[in-house]
Amino acid sequence: MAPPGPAASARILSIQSHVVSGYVGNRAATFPLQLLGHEVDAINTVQFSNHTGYNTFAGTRFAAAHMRELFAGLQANGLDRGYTHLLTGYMGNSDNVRAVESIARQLREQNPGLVFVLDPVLGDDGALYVPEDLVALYRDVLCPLATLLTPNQFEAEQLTGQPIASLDDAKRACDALHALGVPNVVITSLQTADDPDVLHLVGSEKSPQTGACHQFAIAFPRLTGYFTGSGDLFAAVVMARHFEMAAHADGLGALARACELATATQAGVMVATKRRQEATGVAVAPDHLHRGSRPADMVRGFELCIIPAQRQIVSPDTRFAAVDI
Ligand SMILES: Nc1ncnc2c1ncn2[C@@H]1O[C@H](COP(=O)(O)OP(=O)(O)O)[C@@H](O)[C@H]1O
Ligand SMILES: Cc1ncc(COP(=O)(O)O)c(C=O)c1O
Repeated sequence: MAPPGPAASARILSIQSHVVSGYVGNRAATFPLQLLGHEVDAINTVQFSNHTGYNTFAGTRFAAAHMRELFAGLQANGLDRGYTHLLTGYMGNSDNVRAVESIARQLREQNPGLVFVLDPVLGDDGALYVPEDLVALYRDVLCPLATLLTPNQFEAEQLTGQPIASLDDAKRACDALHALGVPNVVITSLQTADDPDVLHLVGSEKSPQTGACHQFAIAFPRLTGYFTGSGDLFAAVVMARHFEMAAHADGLGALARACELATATQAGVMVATKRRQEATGVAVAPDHLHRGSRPADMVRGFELCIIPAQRQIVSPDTRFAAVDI
């Protein structure tokens, strides 16, 4: 029997923040995607010394013209051809959102099958960390172009204008997000009143052909602490796993399988991060310690353990099961 051929490789343009030290944005996404066998080209929306959760940071937010210039440079050499995936994270202002819109439209023109994974980086824990006008821009301009949307609980509430406190609320929010034109939605973590030690991922996959919808939830233990870049790692890994599943699966179910694997990777990397933090004797951040009050060694202790725990990206130890809801 002939040996199996090489696994298909995605060609990804990833537009996110860059930090010199630590793992958020492109620094949290590029290595895991490469490890899973994909080609990644990165455009950086900012270049900072470290993420903004430290007490201080240095560096530059790039203007939208910078992104447009880099993309025009790719086009001038025909290097914009052949992208299968666009992944976007922190953009920070409306000009950058417009530049991403333009790039997404041009890439779709080149490749009508382009998969656009949109992580709507707007805020967390009840607060926006981008200008308020971005919410409507994401909702009205980017969501209709996206293939897969990965909001956290707060971002899903902002985009739908609906509070989300239960799995039923989350299902309704997914329906509202589908109505914007996104076929795949993953609310990455949701805390309900039932059990404060458990978080839920809620996913929804809608067939553009039949309109049939598969909605599911994955429960996982909530780890205490303050992990940065977890949303960025999740979006990258779920994109890669969805690509693998979509290539094999027929019918609905690919998104749930991709989320099971991505949740397992997150758990593996985050448990390794906590273990490293405990081993170095650095105090574990109390749950709601104000951002500006965390000592640098505590913040650093929660930089994701992506390199030492890389096995968890390829072949995670834990298994999680999606349940239909
Ligand atoms: N406190 C936590 N405990 C366990 N897993 C977490 C925790 N925070 C994040 N994760 C994992 O990281 C993923 C993305 O994190 P989330 O906080 O939802 O996104 P964001 O960083 O965009 O706010 C979750 O789906 C989950 O797998
Ligand atoms: C510039 C930048 N991008 C991305 C992130 C990651 O955010 P999150 O931890 O919500 O994924 C941070 C976190 O502070 C950041 O400073």
